[in-house]
Amino acid sequence: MTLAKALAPSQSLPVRALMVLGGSLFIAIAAQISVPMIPVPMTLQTLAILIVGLTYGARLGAATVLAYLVEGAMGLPVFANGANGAAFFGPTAGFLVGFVFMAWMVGYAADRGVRGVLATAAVCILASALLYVPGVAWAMALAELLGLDASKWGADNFAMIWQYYMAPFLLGDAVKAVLAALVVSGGWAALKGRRA
Ligand SMILES: O=C(O)CCCC[C@@H]1SC[C@@H]2NC(=O)N[C@@H]21
Repeated sequence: MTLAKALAPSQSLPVRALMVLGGSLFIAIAAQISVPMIPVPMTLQTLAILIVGLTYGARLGAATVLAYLVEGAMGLPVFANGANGAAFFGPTAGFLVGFVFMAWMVGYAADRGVRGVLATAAVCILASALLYVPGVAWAMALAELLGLDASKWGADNFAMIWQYYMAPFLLGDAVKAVLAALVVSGGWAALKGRRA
């Protein structure tokens, strides 16, 4: 049982479509709250994606992030700093694709009944850490495979990857993971309080 299902037990197709649209809008807004660093900005996207995944569950959470990526591919300025689908050919493409798995993973945990701030925060921290696998893999390996100039992205060795793609974000990502857990656990507590 997810929070969304507890709030709206009968999720008809129009309701789910609205949830996907609303969730993708939420992520797009969070993407604009950023510190515009080069090559990778600091943003609130992971906070929004974790909240969406935990609230919607694996399937709807992943579908919402997929819809978000499709909106960007269609040219809408939904990615960090108003970028659109061109970002799929830039240094953050691995993170964008990884967002789908991130939402799925925390949603799966929510579907399986993971509750409480500590357990939820642990899952969110793990999902946030795993996001760096596609994020870094794209910047370092795929870019070279496709003949793109990785050095322009500050990604031609692990020291640079650490400096530009990881170190500036790890603490903030952990804070966002805990915040997402607090928000969703707070949602559950509020719901229980209302029903008691
Ligand atoms: O181009 C985009 O819209 C994606 C930006 C990705 C930013 C990544 S997500 C993980 C890490 N934490 C941040 O705050 N920024 C990077």
